[in-house]
Amino acid sequence: MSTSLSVFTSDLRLSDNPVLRAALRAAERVVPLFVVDRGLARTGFAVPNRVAFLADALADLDAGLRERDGRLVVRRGDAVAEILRAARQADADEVHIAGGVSGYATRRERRLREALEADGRRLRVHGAVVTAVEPGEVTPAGKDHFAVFTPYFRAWQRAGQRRPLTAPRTVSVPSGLRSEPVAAVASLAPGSPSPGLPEGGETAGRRRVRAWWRSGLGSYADRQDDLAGDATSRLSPYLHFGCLSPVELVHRARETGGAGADAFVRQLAWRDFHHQVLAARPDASYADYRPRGDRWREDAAEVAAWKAGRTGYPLVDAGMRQLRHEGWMHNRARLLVASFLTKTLYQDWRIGARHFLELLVDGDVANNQLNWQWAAGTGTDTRPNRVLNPLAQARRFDPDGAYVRRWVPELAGVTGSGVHTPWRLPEAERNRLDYPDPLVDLQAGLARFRHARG
Ligand SMILES: Cc1cc2nc3c(=O)[nH]c(=O)nc-3n(C[C@H](O)[C@H](O)[C@H](O)COP(=O)(O)OP(=O)(O)OC[C@H]3O[C@@H](n4cnc5c(N)ncnc54)[C@H](O)[C@@H]3O)c2cc1C
Repeated sequence: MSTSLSVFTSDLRLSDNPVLRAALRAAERVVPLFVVDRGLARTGFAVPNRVAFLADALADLDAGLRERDGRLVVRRGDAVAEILRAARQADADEVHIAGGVSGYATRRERRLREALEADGRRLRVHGAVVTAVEPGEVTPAGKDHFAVFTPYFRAWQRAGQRRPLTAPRTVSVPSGLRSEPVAAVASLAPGSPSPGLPEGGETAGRRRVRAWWRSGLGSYADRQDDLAGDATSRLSPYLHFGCLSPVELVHRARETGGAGADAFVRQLAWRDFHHQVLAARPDASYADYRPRGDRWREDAAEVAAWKAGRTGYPLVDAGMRQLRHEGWMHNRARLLVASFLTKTLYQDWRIGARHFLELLVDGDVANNQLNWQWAAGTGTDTRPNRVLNPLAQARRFDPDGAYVRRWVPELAGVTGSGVHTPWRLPEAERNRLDYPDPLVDLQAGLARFRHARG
């Protein structure tokens, strides 16, 4: 009987999974394999929030495969060595895997191809699994990637898309292959996950999609920036781990139509945009995409206050507290806290990006590093020197302060929009609050940044 290997990476799902489908087509039996790579710990992956979500996702995948007469095979070690070992043990001719854009994924792919070919086996890499449009599929004339979103989005909308695939009915897995217990993955990261972390996995993701389609998508265009309304999909961790397929979401949204669906598709295109930038410029995960000659300040006390959500600017602090509590932050708050760190405090974007990667359950090299660069003005923003003012942002996106009251308990008793300016409260009231004075004067921060950027 012929056997192939289907290696799960950022595609932890059974529905619309071209990798699994191709492996099933190629052979009578398939080994669905996930390798807990030793090297991932070095890339900052093994953090409690993402490990907890991953453990859920693997357990769900295993359960889904068992319903189809199969099971998930989990190995631990060097990814390439373990995949090769499993291919030999199962006598598999072909190994199927999704294409990735991070430095880690591209190195793994290159090493795997070499190792398999030297062993007389073939690697099949599948595109449009992790993104809706494969990086490099649309490019401007004479260039390898789009550096500006709007023209990218126009080309992206014209790109052809495959139809989503259904989940396979049965998956026949050869017997006798050793597997680590799926549950052991949960103990990979020391420390506890954030208390408000969502449940991981394809089943939970599809449940969330159903709820989103029922009661979120229609009003998304009007409400996506409403911080207290919390009216975005919260699908990002499911997309990050591939529990949901971007191709399927784009397809469904286009079928649904309307302003909400259009706005949602546009956000999914942002995700693809950052992936195609990183694919062409892997160094953008750590180096400035567009260097601006920055000589960042270094102030550990300011960074600590920012991380702790104690800057004295309630909207900034609310975002940072939400991050710690949920392993997730609203996009509007992410933009503000990133602008505050990199422009108002003028500290290196890499410090903020690292902190986000330690906590975000959707933490993703392409989206995180390039959004940070966008916010810092070293990336693809066409207005790199814009600075977000926390008070103006508060007036627009949290007008009566409900978001701040939710996340900054010290201020929960302050009514109305005055919650955004606690330093203006009567002194007696202010003294009762265990809340710091502003860390920095906004005008002074702005002047310093403008001077630095010339
Ligand atoms: C400084 C900073 C860091 C970020 N880090 C990450 C990260 O590590 N991982 C991550 O997935 N997103 C990141 N984002 C983008 C965005 O904030 C999140 O994708 C979004 O908040 C997730 O919430 P949602 O699923 O409810 O989004 P929705 O508003 O419902 O959008 C739907 C989907 O579109 C995608 N999307 C939306 N906005 C963006 C964007 N600006 N860039 C790329 N994709 C987007 C996401 O996959 C999201 O799930 C970052 C943004 C900033 C400003």
